[in-house]
Amino acid sequence: MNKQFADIAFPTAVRQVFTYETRDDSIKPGMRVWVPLRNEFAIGMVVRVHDNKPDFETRPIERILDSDPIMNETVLNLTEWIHRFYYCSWGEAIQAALPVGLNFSSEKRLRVKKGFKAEITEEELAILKEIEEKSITLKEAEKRWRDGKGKTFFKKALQHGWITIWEEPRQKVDFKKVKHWQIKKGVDPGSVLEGLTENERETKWVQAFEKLTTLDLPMPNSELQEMDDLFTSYSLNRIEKEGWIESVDLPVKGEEIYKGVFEPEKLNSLLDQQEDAFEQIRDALDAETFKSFLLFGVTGSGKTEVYIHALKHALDQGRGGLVLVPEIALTPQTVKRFYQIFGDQIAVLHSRLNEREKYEAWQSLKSGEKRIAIGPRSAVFAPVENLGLIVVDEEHDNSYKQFDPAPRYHARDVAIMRAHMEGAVTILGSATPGMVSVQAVKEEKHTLLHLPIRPTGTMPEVSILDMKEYKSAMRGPLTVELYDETKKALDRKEQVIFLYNRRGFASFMQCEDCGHIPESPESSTSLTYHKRKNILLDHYSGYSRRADSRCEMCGSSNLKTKGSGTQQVEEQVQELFPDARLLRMDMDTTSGKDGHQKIYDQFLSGNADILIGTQIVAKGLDFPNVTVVGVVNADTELAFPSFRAGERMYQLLSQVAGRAGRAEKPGVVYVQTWKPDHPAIKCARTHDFKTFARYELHQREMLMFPPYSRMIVFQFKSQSWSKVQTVADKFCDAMRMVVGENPVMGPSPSVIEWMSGKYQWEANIKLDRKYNGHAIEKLLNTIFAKYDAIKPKGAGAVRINVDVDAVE
Ligand SMILES: Nc1ncnc2c1ncn2[C@@H]1O[C@H](COP(=O)(O)OP(=O)(O)OP(=O)(O)O)[C@@H](O)[C@H]1O
Ligand SMILES: [Zn+2]
Repeated sequence: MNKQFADIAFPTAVRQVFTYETRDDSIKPGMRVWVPLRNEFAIGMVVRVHDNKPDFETRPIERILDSDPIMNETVLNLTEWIHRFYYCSWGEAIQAALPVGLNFSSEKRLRVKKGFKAEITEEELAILKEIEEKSITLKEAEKRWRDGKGKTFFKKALQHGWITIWEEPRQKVDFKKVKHWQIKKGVDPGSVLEGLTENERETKWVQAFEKLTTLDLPMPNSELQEMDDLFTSYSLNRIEKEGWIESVDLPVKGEEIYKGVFEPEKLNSLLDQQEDAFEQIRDALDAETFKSFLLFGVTGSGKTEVYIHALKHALDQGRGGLVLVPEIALTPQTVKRFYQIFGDQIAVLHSRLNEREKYEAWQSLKSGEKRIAIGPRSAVFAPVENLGLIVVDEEHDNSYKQFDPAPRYHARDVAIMRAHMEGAVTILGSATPGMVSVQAVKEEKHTLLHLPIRPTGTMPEVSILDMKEYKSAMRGPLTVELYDETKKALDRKEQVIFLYNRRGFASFMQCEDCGHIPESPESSTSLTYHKRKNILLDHYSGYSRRADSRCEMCGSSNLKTKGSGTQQVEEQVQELFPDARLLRMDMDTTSGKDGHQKIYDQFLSGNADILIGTQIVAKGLDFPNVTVVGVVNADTELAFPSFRAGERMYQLLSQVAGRAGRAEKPGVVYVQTWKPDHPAIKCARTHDFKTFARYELHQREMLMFPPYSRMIVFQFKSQSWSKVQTVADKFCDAMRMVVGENPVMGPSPSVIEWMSGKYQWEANIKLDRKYNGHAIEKLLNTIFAKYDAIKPKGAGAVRINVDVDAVE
């Protein structure tokens, strides 16, 4: 057998791959290996096998860890593309594409040296025995012998080499186990209860047992104790002592997503506009080549129905499907609708599954047992067999972009690339497509499918309330008009939603007389107020000026800085409507288990009158009894220091409007704003996306913002304020040497200038969109090489992150 060579990728930030040798011809790309790396061993993945002997000494592969590739060729190719295009290491891309249990990791385990001679006590011998028998990890040992004699001995044993540490690849899926209680095997709870005396029945612990028999056991100890005061450590142990229950260690269950019921006969037949769209998708599927569609349909126009029919067709062809949604927890209804038609052919992937569940879902797809994957961003890597269709629902949603850690990929673009590689069809769906997708339609990269009308209900009326007119007619945060309408709705026993923007992390200035927010003359985005230096700053271009003392629009000196910190909207609303039952929904209230679902169910079942919250109330919810929706402070969105502020404003209003008027009762959306003439607001009022998109694209083109360019953001982070600045400066010098003056903007402090003990600066570069993966990689390599040649002393203390297509 001849020597072969394998290129191995490691999950570190080093962008290179390393070449090793092997004589084992079972080796294939997509398998993990255990190889020497510097003075240690590490797990890597084979990305290429070849027979080009490199001109340096190669080291041998120690062990091949998989008997079959764990990543198929297309997904591996996809990670290579991500590696080039998003300028991360190949290993980082691979790691992102694998479920937790298959990730590259190794762990330090302990081994007891054979036949050493030392005087040790019985106790100490027991420690060594335990280590030997259980092949304990270093971490476990450090926990187990945390203090006292155990710790002293453990340290000593390590020092003397009685115990050695060795590194072992972590191959199996291991998952956290916790203590659960169940009825003891062989015990019949019925007869136990019958045999009890009156007195015994009075005791708390027997009552606890009675209650246990009504539950679906095994259940985690902690969950039981939280559930009912009857379940205390004492009572549970007491019952155990009686021999009625026993404890078992079981894996923690991930969060259940309520999937609803499987009733495939309820498949709706398509209405005309949906049928037209579907036919084009069907033809593309039948052609079995890549094609991408933008399904542009107003909220409630039936996009989901089109996805379902298209998926059904792909399955009929014997192909699989992939559905990306912004966040599973926020889209329970969407999951239910897919489940209703496809049942257990669907694997639901989401972040709150435990490791084992993730692994199992992944396996079920890989084996072909399940044919559709539905999940958020990372599901784009799901190993769906023979992929025919990828749906990206709410394609404009921000959550498709990963910011940290690398790979900083955009799942929509990865989806398109994947479909391209696999000859599959993509449907990007939205009521408010992102400008990149709109432009791609213009350039004939996507085919437009349009659903202009709602099959049921009407589009709600959107009423704009000009804050200038209500200055002296406010009830707390509400204009009198919104206040009156709310009151009327509550009197009619209807429900109300208030949406407010949390004042973000960026401070800004606003004129209290005309509502104006100062903008940058260079990028036309809102200026961020920096208190420390009392300046207004544009973090794209680095433009700054002393904070204004007079409004540049109306001359008023009534300028206020508005900053972070949530508003007390909830309290104020409660004071205005003391009898109303309020429910709050934001990131804080929904982070818990099923948080979002609980609030949703509560409101839907009429257990509250007013739902109040941030953007997330606008996502994917249907409340038939809601007739008034109020956007309390629309302008905060426009103050966002981003060229996307207008687009986000439009999306937000359109989503909010989409929530009202779904059922028979007509709904009205009230938007309180200082800028009633802003195109985002004007167009949202008439549901006129096309006009808005035309305006927005024009703005972007003038300033060469995406989609007229590709924006790469470089972020510089360091504990040292001076170093971060000098490095950012030098890096920009290097960029300017490579690409010239024009496309480079910055450096400037980030909007969040200081976070987790580090100063953050940034710079960016606007590239022609024609740059593909290889071109981006080449350009960035050149920039980094230039920078390496001129970088200042101590540059190592500054971390440079690259974010390709950071904003669009
Ligand atoms: N062909 C159809 N037959 C019967 N009902 C339909 C049909 N198409 C859509 N509907 C109903 O209209 C409502 C809106 O449809 P759907 O949720 O598919 O629209 P959407 O565009 O996906 O909405 P969103 O903007 O919320 O994503 C749903 O209640 C759906 O059941
Ligand atoms: Zn003013």
